Amino acid sequence: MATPPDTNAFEDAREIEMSQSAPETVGLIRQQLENGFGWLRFEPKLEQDFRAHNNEAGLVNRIALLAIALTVLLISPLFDTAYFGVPEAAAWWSRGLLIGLLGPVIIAALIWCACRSHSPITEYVITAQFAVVSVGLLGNHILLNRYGADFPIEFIGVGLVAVVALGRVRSWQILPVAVALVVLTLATEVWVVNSSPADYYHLAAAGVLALFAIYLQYANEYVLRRSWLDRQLLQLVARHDGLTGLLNRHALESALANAHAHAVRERNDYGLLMIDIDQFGAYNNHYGHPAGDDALRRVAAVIESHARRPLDVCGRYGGEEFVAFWIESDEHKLEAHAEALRAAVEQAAIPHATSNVAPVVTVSIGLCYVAQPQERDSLSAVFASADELLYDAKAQGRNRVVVGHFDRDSINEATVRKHPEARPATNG
Ligand SMILES: Nc1nc2c(ncn2[C@@H]2O[C@H](COP(=O)(O)OP(=O)(O)OP(=O)(O)O)[C@@H](O)[C@H]2O)c(=O)[nH]1
Repeated sequence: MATPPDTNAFEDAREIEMSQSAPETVGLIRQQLENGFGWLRFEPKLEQDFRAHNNEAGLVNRIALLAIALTVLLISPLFDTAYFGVPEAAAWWSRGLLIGLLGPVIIAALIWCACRSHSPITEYVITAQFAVVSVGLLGNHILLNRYGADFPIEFIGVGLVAVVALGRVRSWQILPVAVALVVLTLATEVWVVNSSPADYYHLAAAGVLALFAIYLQYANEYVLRRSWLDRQLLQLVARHDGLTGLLNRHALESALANAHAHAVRERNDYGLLMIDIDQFGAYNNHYGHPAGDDALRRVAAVIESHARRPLDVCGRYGGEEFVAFWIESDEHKLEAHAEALRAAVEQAAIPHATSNVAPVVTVSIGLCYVAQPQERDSLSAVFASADELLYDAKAQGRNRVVVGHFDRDSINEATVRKHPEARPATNG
């Protein structure tokens, strides 16, 4: 019989919810690691998750990057006449272009990143603003060249390195822009600025930085992808039961704590179900443990198929015991859903020749309905109630659902909790 969980463990829970189809995801990740990802692309489902993660994880970096770019732009007038030999006549045009035109582009990208970090097009916004700013810098280079001043274009290369290293923009997106900029810079130097071969230093420097950036980006994204896959795998394996793929005890307790706290906050009625396979000891004795494992997997699949709504939680509590948590304000619907789950296990028709309940594997369910959950309701008390109801279901002959209301005023965890020995004898 279940031991009511430690409430403190629930209160400390901060883990994120993971998909409940863990075995498939683990399989997908293993397959991806085996197949490799030299082209920096995962299979569609993983790719979508990786992009969402990448977008979110890059938020702080992007804001820092844009803030630095803006600062450099704003302080550039301090140096143009003094250090770059820009004549006064040209300086105001140059400042107008840099601060008046490129500044707002960077500010707009900064605001976008700060407010829309989750948007799938944030990476494109960064790439686009980089392209616009780079073309602006090239324009400034041409403008000042007309006045005989030498404004460095290496900033474009430096910017590219910064964007790929910090901006978390994916390779295949920035690559065309980087190549186009290298070509544009070359054309500008040769045909527009009419640089002498001695000035090709600028071009060489920009080109080398661009090549470096492209390589850096590839290596950087490869490592990001690899560590993301490893982390996902580790998290899934750590949080899910290896046999059934449902949440394991630890993760289940965290998820239930979150679900309970959410229900209290939103005043959502909910039901907590303790589900126990009937006479499973006898099943194991008769069919052997490997068959027992298989039966556990099949029952778990049925339970999971009945906990598919976004706020539903289910997991393996231990042995042949499972727990589910469903938000539902209509008690009758809740009971009907639990009854459907019980019937679905029976209809799975897993033969159980030694059961004196039915010729197939069945489950008993204790369903505790919690109306208007309150701060003072402890989850372990709700657990104890559900456990008591499960005990009643077993005592009444098994293969049934016993429903009860959570009575917060009379609940006494010490007396409500039943010990395994108190169960009626089984033939298992
Ligand atoms: N095959 C297999 N069996 C397990 C696993 N975990 C627990 N069990 C078995 O589940 C059985 C639980 O038996 P009991 O607690 O006596 O309960 P029961 O026989 O189902 O009887 P009732 O619950 O009273 O109907 C034991 O025989 C355990 O060995 C598992 O991972 N694999």
